[in-house]
Amino acid sequence: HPRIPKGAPPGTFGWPVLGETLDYLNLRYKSGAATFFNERRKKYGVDVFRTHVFFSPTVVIAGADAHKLLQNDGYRSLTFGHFSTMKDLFGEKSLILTEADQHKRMRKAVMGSMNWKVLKSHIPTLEELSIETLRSWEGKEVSASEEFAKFTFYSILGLLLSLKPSPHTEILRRDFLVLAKYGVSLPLKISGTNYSRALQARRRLLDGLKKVLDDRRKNGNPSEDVLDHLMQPREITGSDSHLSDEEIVDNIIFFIFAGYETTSTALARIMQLLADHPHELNLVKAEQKRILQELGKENFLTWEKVKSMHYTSMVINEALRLSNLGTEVILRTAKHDIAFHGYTIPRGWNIMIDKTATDNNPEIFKEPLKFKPARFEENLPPYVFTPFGGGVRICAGMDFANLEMLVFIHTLVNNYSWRLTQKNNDELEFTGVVQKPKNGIPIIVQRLSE
Ligand code: HEM
Repeated sequence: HPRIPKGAPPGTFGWPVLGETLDYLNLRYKSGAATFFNERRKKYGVDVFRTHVFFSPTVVIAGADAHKLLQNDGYRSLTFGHFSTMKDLFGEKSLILTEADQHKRMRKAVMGSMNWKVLKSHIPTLEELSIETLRSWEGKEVSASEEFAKFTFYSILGLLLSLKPSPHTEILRRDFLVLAKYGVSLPLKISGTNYSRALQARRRLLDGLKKVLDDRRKNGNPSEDVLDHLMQPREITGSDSHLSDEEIVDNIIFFIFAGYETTSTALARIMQLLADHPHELNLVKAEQKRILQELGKENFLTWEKVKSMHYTSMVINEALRLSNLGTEVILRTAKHDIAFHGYTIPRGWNIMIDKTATDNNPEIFKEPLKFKPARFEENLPPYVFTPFGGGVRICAGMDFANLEMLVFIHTLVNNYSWRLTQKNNDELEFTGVVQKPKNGIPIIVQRLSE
């Protein structure tokens, strides 16, 4: 075990080498990382403690001050804490693995490519995809989790590459699923292991995406998308924001990964929560019906109308709060000693920011386990609700994720009713980044009569 410097927070490093990793994983897979954190906070009587997980000494911090540190730090004290496997899976040029100036440069290029004009121009595509998706569910039992995984994959693929569902994109999707499913496994690069399967899938994805880039160079693209922006020549972007093909492809793979299971789980949970809460569902319906009437029958949704979906946005926030999605932990490493609540977080140690502590805190959210979207009418104290993280690494797809969810909900409630075919038993399943209901949320949707 590493030396424990004076002033380090209370806690234990557990077993030699493994530390408390098994305990952490065990509790995380059973009931969520929050259980591991809560047990220790209670035991030590403080909101900051040390542990040793994934071969690194780690300090877990929580509460508004933890989020404030994350939001205001810039690149001063925190650097992104990552596992060695991420480089194999996402490529070292992906946003998530770059640091300081490199990150800043890449982020500028990426955010420029997902500007509001590009998002706005994708509203009709999202609406069309929502209509097709719902049509394919009509009248039979489907798993909302699985179906939304398809929906979010294709909505990101549309935004990034203007690709629609086809046999060709289904091959990409299958490889992508292998990467996402087996990527978070023991990094044994021996043939036949899950990890080597994930690496093979990544290689095929890289080849497929390089072909998309070649095709784009030869034939152009009729509509504006993220790839168009990322591929702009140096004379337009300026050398500072210009990305190489390798950087573009690594980022596209990471974007799909970052945006797919988070958004799809959120949507599945929203359908589940609304089915269980008829009063809140009626409020969403009333809002969406009003918007539909304002639009007139033949018109597609507009950016302005999406922006006016206040109640539905609160439903999304409440679902994100309750679901503790892949965001239960934000991981960083301390670049130098950091003072926090009277303790010192030593240089080189990892820092986990536990978001569940604020999301489930009854002093911030009264009756925290209840679904009460209207709570977001009231002003929250700063730094307590951060479903998309904060600071220099705040979610790059935040606006798109919200847009995608709002467009789907609009299409759903205006055209369909649905019911859950199994009672919600709260049993959760934990994948690499997301916790979600184990039963996959089986539902039946029915078209509303005209
Ligand atoms: C409900 C859906 C989503 C949630 C809850 C979510 C949450 C988050 C959080 C908490 C972070 C920060 C992680 C950290 O600080 O270490 C993050 C980062 C990121 N997200 Fe999302 N996300 C969602 C959807 C999306 C979508 C749709 C995309 C892409 C289209 C996306 C792309 C990214 C990227 C690229 C980053 C890394 C940013 C960076 O390191 O600069 N996310 N997301």
